[in-house]
Amino acid sequence: MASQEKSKKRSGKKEKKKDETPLPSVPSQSISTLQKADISLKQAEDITSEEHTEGKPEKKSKKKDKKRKIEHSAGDGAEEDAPRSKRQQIIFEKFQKSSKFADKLRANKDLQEPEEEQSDDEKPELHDIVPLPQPAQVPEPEYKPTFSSLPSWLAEPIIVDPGSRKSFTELGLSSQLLENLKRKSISNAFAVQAALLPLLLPGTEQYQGDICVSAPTGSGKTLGYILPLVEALKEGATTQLRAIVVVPTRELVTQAKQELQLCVHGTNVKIATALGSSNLAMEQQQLISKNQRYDPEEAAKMHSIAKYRIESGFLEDDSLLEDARTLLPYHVPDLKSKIDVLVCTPGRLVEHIRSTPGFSLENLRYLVIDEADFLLDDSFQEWVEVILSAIETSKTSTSRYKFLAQYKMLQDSISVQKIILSATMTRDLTKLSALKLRRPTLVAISGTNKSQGVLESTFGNSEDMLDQSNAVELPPTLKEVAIPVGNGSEKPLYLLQLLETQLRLLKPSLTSQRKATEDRYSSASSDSSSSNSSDESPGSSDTSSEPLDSNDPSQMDITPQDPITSARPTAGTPRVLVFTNNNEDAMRLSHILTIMRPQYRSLIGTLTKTSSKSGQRTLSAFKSGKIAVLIASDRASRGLDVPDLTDVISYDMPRSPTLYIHRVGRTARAGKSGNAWSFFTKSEGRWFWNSIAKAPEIRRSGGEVDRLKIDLPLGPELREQYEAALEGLRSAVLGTG
Ligand SMILES: Nc1ncnc2c1ncn2[C@@H]1O[C@H](COP(=O)(O)OP(=O)(O)OP(=O)(O)O)[C@@H](O)[C@H]1O
Repeated sequence: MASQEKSKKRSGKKEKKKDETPLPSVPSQSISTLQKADISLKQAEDITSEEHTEGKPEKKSKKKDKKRKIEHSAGDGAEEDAPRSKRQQIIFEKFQKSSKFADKLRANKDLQEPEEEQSDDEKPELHDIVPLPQPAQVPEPEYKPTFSSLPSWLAEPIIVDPGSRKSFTELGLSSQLLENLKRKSISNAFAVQAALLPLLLPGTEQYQGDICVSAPTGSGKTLGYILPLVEALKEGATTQLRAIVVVPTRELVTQAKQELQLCVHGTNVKIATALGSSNLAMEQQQLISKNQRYDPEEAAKMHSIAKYRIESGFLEDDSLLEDARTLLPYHVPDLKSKIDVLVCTPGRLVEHIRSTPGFSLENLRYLVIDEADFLLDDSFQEWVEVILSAIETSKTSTSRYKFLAQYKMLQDSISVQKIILSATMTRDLTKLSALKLRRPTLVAISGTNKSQGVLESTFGNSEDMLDQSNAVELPPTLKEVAIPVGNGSEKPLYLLQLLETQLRLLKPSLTSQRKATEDRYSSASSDSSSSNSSDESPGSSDTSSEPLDSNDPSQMDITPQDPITSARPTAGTPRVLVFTNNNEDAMRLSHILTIMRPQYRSLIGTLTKTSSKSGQRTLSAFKSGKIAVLIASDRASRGLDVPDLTDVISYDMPRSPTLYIHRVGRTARAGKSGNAWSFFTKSEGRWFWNSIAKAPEIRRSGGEVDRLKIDLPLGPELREQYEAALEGLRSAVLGTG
């Protein structure tokens, strides 16, 4: 009762304030204070370490990162000296000071000129919970070829129509694999699989060289390489490491392993994973078996090396000394691979190459590199050199190689076939050359005739062609919508409106409502993508959403008895992936949403550090549909396959077109339909429309990008809730709530 009165009092006070200041904003200084304090929520360790952004960050943003890091470390130092309460008091005082300052600014602004006509440059930026000033959008680094024409394998790719389908039986898959696929209700091959199987399976069409694959997100590239691999390896009489699959992240390792497990069922093919977060020694035991073999000659060699090392003090290779000490007389270690296929991240692969006894690449036949453009990025490229030279050393030191070389009988069978895949496949020969491709060919899944012409064209003829040689396709079942969000200070409110009015989160009969939604915004599409302006003029003819009263319980599917925790995803609940630009923003957004809508607590998950147990739990809860909304950084933008993901929301503008393509590619997969919603602020609009929505190098067969104006409810309730949520976040940060 007392607290109710208190809150009434508070809201009365706010009401009065509201007359003077229509938007309850927290000034940027307050936000930075909140940010600093937010770190004390013990999420600081997650903030930057796990990020993998692809657009080259601007110098400016690097500086900001550096500054932020310095701020963090300064905070850490202070933590040891000052008592917590004193520190919080200081932060709170700063917050109050900056609030007053912002009120002053707002009052001045109101007197001066109307908001819409004010230029962005002149405006004081009042960033409510838009926490960090986002770095300016970076254009994709311009690709400058160092050669005059495309090599023929890039100029004349094998173009495959994305609509083409073939039955796996027709493609010659064995009955065991057909059976395995059936368990996942898969019987027909997607275009990329129909193209790759004949090229990789033993037979007359088998390609004797390396294969690069450029195919849209969700087009089935994973099975495209896994099926022929398993088919080829299942015939092996002994277990030997014969295939390595390299992917960029732990989640993708797990995902590829799951697909592999499905396919190897009933065969002798053994698989294992290697990823940075696992214990190296345990992994080594899973990869290599250690026995001992009677071999007096080799044993004598081993003991003399051990003796020399002890005498000279060179004790680096502990395993050799250990073996010399522990093995039976005249015995040497007998190390054998326990697996046929290894799925790994590049860093851990390098570790095994360097430090796992018996990790031999001598029998390797396939090297698969998925998300290749990312893995070949300059900052990651070193691992390629390590693995390629390890392969060469392993192969050339075998007696078989020496014998064949002696009689000049070296054949392709002895070399490793590389399979390089991406939805945004690089045509940058400088990057590709690091892979030392052997008689490469390019398979491109492309629905537009234009692409054939482009790919067949030579470099240097026209700038347009040059740009388009890097063209990528979006899934044809993808619907894209761009939503202006003013200066971005009320983005959480836009997100709530989008979730509740457009996506109908918590509404039971989703299908009919979504159809109504589609009808609603498709009627706006006539003028939609023609809108190229970067601002949102009041006279715009965009279709506005009809705001539901989000406070009306009749419009939500919440059990009245327990409104806080009872909201659960049902069969019709949309599954939504929301992208922010970093972990910190994801955490903060998640806090705000759940403070404003406590009933969403059981529906929303936040993915910051996927290496942690809780991160993995969150991801699998999202995959299995236990939570409906996942807020994540771009860590989740590549390769992640979430069945029935209906909507992707770019809450923060992606930092590059490549990131956009991978983000939106989390939906509309495997021929299913999906929606990609992108928020753009006034300052981001021009970049978005020019570099993404209308970029000629992004090919869309699913239609142009629509523009949708969302109206926030006019009543004060939502904004009051927002203000209360900011207050709640502040209390949580300061530990006073
Ligand atoms: N032939 C098929 N029939 C039905 N579903 C399939 C088939 N092949 C693959 N899939 C499913 O399609 C989805 C997307 O496949 P996959 O993850 O391989 O896409 P991708 O091309 O690797 O995408 P990305 O570039 O985003 O990584 C998966 O859920 C997969 O199980």
